[in-house]
Parts: sequence; C-alpha cells; structure tokens
Amino acid sequence: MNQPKTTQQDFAVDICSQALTQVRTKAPLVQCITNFVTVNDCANILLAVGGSPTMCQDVREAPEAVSAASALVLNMGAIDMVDSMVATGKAANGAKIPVVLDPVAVGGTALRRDTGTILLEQVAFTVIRGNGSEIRYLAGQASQASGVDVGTGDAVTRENLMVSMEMAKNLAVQIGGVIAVSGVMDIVTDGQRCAVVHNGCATMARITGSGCMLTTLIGAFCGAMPDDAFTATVAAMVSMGVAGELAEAKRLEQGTGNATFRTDLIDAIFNLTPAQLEKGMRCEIYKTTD
Ligand SMILES: Nc1ncnc2c1ncn2[C@@H]1O[C@H](COP(=O)(O)OP(=O)(O)O)[C@@H](O)[C@H]1O
Ligand SMILES: Cc1ncsc1CCOP(=O)(O)O
Ligand SMILES: [Mg+2]
Repeated sequence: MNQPKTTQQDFAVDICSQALTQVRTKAPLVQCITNFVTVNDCANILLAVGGSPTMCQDVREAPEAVSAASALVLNMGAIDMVDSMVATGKAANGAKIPVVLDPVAVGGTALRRDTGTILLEQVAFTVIRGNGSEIRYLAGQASQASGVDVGTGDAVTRENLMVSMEMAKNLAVQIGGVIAVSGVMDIVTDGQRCAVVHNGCATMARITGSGCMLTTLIGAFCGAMPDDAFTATVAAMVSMGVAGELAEAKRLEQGTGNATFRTDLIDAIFNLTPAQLEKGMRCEIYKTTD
C-alpha cells in the first residue's frame, strides 16, 4: 500500500489579491454578534476592507436582519448573547449565508465550554477561526489558554506544524467547514487542502482585537466569495498579516506604540493594494496525495 505523500508549494500569488478585489467590488454586508471590547475595531476594519458592518445582535431582530447580510460572524466574547447567536446562526444556515465563529476563550470556563458545545450542535459553521488554545480545545486536545490569549504551550510552531495541521484537518472534517488557527504561523484547512501563512508580526498580539478583527475580515471575504471559503479564509489571513507588517514598519520608523499600531493596522487594510498583497504574502499550500 502506498503511503500518503504530502507535497508543499507556494500559494498562487494572485489568488489573495483577486479575493481582495472581489471584496472591494461586492462590498459585502457583514452582520456581527460580537463583544463590547473590540466591536468598534471590528466595524472599522470591515469598512476599511470595503465591506459594510451591522452589529445588530438583539434576538428580537438579529435573526430577521441576517437575511440581508452576505455573512454572519459570531464571536464568543459576547458570551451573554448565546440565544441570539443560535437563533441568528440557524437563520443564516437556512438562508445559506456563510457563518464564521470566533470561539473566544472557549475552554476557559464551564459557561464557555457549554456555550461552545451548544453553538457547534445547533449551528453549521463555514469557518471557525481561533488561536492555538481555542482550536486545541475544540479539537479535544489538552490546552491551557491565558484568558483570551493563546497559552505558550498551545501555539503552532515549526516543530509541531505537521501535528497541528493534522489536528486542524480532523476538526475541519468533523465540522464540515474550514478551520483557521492563528498565531506566529497561521494554519487554514478545509480537511483536504492546508495552507500555512507566515505573515504578521508580534505587535499584533500586543493589541486587543487582532483576532476578532481577523475573524470579521474572514466574514467579509466569505461574504464576497461564498463558494470558496478556504480561499476566502486564506486571503483574509494573508491580508491581515501583510497589513500587520506594514503597520509594524511604520511603528518602527516613527517610534510609536500599540495604540497607534491599532490605527495603522486598520489604515493598512484600508490602503491595501493587490500589488502589496502579491509582494508581501508568504503562504504555502500542503496537499496530501495517495
Ligand atoms: N507573534 C506573532 N507573529 C506574527 N503574527 C502574529 C503573532 N501573534 C499574532 N499574530 C497575528 O495576529 C492575528 C491575531 O491572531 P491571534 O493573536 O492568534 O488571535 P487572538 O487575538 O484571537 O488570540 C493573526 O493575524 C495572527 O497571524
Ligand atoms: C479582552 C477580551 N475579553 C473578552 S473578549 C475580548 C477581546 C478578545 O479579542 P482578541 O482575541 O481579538 O484579542
Ligand atoms: Mg481571540
């Protein structure tokens, strides 16, 4: 019997830039049920990328409103909104609108563990994007988060990359959607294809909301290209990473700190060009063949 072989190649350079152009052309309306810590940044990054935000979340209107949206983002930082998340998620599923989950601190408390279970049982997710601790928890692996941040032992590293890809792939198959693990190295997989994104910078972990904004961007890209959630997610991760690097270059040049970095990151998404993406992206794709 032949052993499965994993081949690795660079992700085609124009795919992400074409996806960005699609977002700008289609200007997707993205509905977010999200947390009060980062809600403003999420709305602004959606506007920056060329989408349109609605943070409509009350259970009395959110399931109705979602029929007008191109994508729905559910962020577990809004832990008190689970009833609305379930009702709105089901409405989006019924209308075949992509639904993206950010499982903020999912393993951290009994309430969050239960909420994660309820959401996964009741809503079909197109994409789940979390940090290493959050995805490890959902995959049934031991995890030790630091509040809403990744625990040091849970991050994807060069050493555990293959095992981490396998874990993410299995979870993707289990949920029937795309899994994205963010960190120093990002993994994106639909269970078959697997991409590793090397863009980004450490300062992104020094602001709150880089993960929430990334998940919201994934919503925008999925809203613009609902038939290819894998490519949409890779393009969103690459865009966020390249924008982070551009903001970091400015921070180093000007000697500013994390408050300015947060603004510069949103500005970098606003000004991001297809050419910048093609020049800056560092992404490879792994394929398994028998
Ligand atoms: N040390 C790092 N080096 C490069 N990119 C990073 C680093 N830490 C975070 N990022 C980037 O920041 C964004 C948010 O990821 P992450 O910090 O894992 O999410 P969360 O805020 O949900 O914990 C992603 O685009 C990720 O690639
Ligand atoms: C600090 C905090 N607490 C609850 S939600 C939240 C924001 C988390 O944002 P991110 O995971 O994007 O840093
Ligand atoms: Mg997060």
